[in-house]
Amino acid sequence: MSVAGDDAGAPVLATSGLTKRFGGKGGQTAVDAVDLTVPRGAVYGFLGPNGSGKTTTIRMVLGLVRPTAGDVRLLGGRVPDDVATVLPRVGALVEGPGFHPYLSGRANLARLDAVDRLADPRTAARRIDEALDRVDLLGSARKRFRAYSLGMRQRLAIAATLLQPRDLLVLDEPTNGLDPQGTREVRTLIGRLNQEGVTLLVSSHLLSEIEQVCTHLGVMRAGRLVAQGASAEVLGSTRLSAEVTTPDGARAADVLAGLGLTEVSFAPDGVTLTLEGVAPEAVVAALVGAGVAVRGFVVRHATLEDRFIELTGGGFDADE
Ligand SMILES: Nc1ncnc2c1ncn2[C@@H]1O[C@H](COP(=O)(O)OP(=O)(O)OP(=O)(O)O)[C@@H](O)[C@H]1O
Repeated sequence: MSVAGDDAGAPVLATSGLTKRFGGKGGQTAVDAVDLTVPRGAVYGFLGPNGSGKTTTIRMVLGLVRPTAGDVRLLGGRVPDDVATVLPRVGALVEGPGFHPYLSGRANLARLDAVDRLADPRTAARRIDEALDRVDLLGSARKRFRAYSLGMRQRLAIAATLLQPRDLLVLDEPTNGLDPQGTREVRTLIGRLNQEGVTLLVSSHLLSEIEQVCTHLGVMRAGRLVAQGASAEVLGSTRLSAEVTTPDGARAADVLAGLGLTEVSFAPDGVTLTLEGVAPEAVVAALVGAGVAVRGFVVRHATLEDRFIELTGGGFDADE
């Protein structure tokens, strides 16, 4: 293996044909030939409905579950063969660490640090304060864990993964169960850690919670990775749609057809269309020029939510 030679251009994580079947032959295929590529410096949003195989994939990546087939290359090494060398450089939040409710945030981190064989006890205090500082909890370090808000609790869990220097952080559903404020805090923290140079793999079943911070996306559906790439690519950045509010729907549709637009449909108070690369101002000019009474014109970017529904056939927001 070549951890030392782990070159800067290589992905931090790449799986190939990664597969997990539970229950032997004929059993359920939870993860089916997944080729994940997480580039260095990315915030990789690993998305998919509950049960689509995200956690099982993450557990295989971390050497916690043995794949039925396929390979995992992590930080220049292989999993599971090289876990002793590569895993110390990976911080993971898969199941939340068990925090003690009556101990302070700092004391909780001290307990976790004390059981880490790789951690030098002489430098514990500095390490713990640095981790608290990175998640913006230094000011609340002496408060008891039970007095922490949901967002603070999750930030403390992330601080626990930062007690050692990390090249990759793997956060499984870090916003799950948080209130909007807590979700915002965790999202901001993800963005900040990324700016500090950490690559992150962040899973979620709720797109809207992480969409804004992801540079890359991978979408799982029933065990398969159905889309992957730079966020803009996966989202289909050119997919703009528009809604025209007008009493002259039929005439508007003719004008739009004249512009070569093929995805036009009637709505209760006008028409909707996909812009297909035509500039919105050109559409408005053509409509107005043809005497169509345009009372409203709204351009919409297809959101990740829309795209996701296309990719997975919906069901994304289904509650557990
Ligand atoms: N140890 C196991 N034994 C049998 N089946 C399992 C096991 N672990 C997971 N599965 C099944 O594998 C499928 C994928 O589960 P997984 O937890 O990886 O999905 P997920 O996308 O992470 O969903 P969630 O967000 O609910 O964790 C599910 O159908 C699940 O029931």
